[in-house]
Amino acid sequence: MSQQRHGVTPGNAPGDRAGAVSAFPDLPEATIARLPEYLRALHNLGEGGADTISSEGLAAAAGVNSAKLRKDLSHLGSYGTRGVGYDVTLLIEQIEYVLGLDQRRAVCLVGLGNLGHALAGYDGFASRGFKIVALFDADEAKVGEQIQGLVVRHIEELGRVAVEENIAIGVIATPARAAQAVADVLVDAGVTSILNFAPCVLSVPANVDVRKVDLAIELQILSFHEHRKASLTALPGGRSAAAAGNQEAVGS
Ligand SMILES: NC(=O)c1ccc[n+]([C@@H]2O[C@H](COP(=O)([O-])OP(=O)(O)OC[C@H]3O[C@@H](n4cnc5c(N)ncnc54)[C@H](O)[C@@H]3O)[C@@H](O)[C@H]2O)c1
Repeated sequence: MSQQRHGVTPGNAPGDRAGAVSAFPDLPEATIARLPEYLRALHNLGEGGADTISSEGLAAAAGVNSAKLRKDLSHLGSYGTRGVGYDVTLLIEQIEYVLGLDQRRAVCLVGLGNLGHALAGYDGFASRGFKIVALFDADEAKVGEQIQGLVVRHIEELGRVAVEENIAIGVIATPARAAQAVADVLVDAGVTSILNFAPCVLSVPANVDVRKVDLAIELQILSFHEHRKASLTALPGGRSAAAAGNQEAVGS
């Protein structure tokens, strides 16, 4: 019988061993991207009263296939127990540890326009390990405005406040033309992770991680799939399979 093994936990991370240089397994990017999905599913399962969960059950709850899930979790050294599955609490702890969510990370938001207001007003980040601690804008008319208990400050204060508040992650929600300058200020203030909503590529030093969110790109990818599905059902001559079926029915 295979035993549940948790290879990377706060107590036994490889980095805790003498001589080890890194506390982290070398995880594929795609695995890292799925870990938050597993975590969300595990929290829901835990809140529903589940103590253990099979790989199939967790895969279904996370919307991935179970072979992929087992492979992902094996990268963390977690194999579950045959016939029992994964211990929900342990797996939550392990994923949170690997994602660094056992430490709450301070986030600042730059650009309090339409998008920035929506992000600043969303209260769901805190329960997932992030606290927005400061808001910045360049528009004097917005400086001083209160959103969810935070006062919008002038962008010129960012450097000082980022250091004071120990800001780890900066979110950019300014127009694209301002984003690079904002990124430069964040980097100068020691911020090494940036989430960029502006539709542009940022130039940053190698030690800074940038993630980009672009809903238009997601829609364009869905548009490709719509296009592909339509072309799969299309027949030579430009007729769709459905239309051809109708014509045949009429002719028969
Ligand atoms: N990723 C996505 O899916 C997505 C969706 C919507 C919008 N966006 C992008 O997000 C950004 C914001 O969109 P929006 O609709 O909220 O725009 P907006 O014009 O309503 O707001 C932009 C805000 O940035 C501020 N700003 C401008 N220059 C600044 C600077 N140098 N420093 C600090 N603040 C500055 C402005 O004063 C304004 O408050 C845009 O780049 C837009 O293209 C992305």
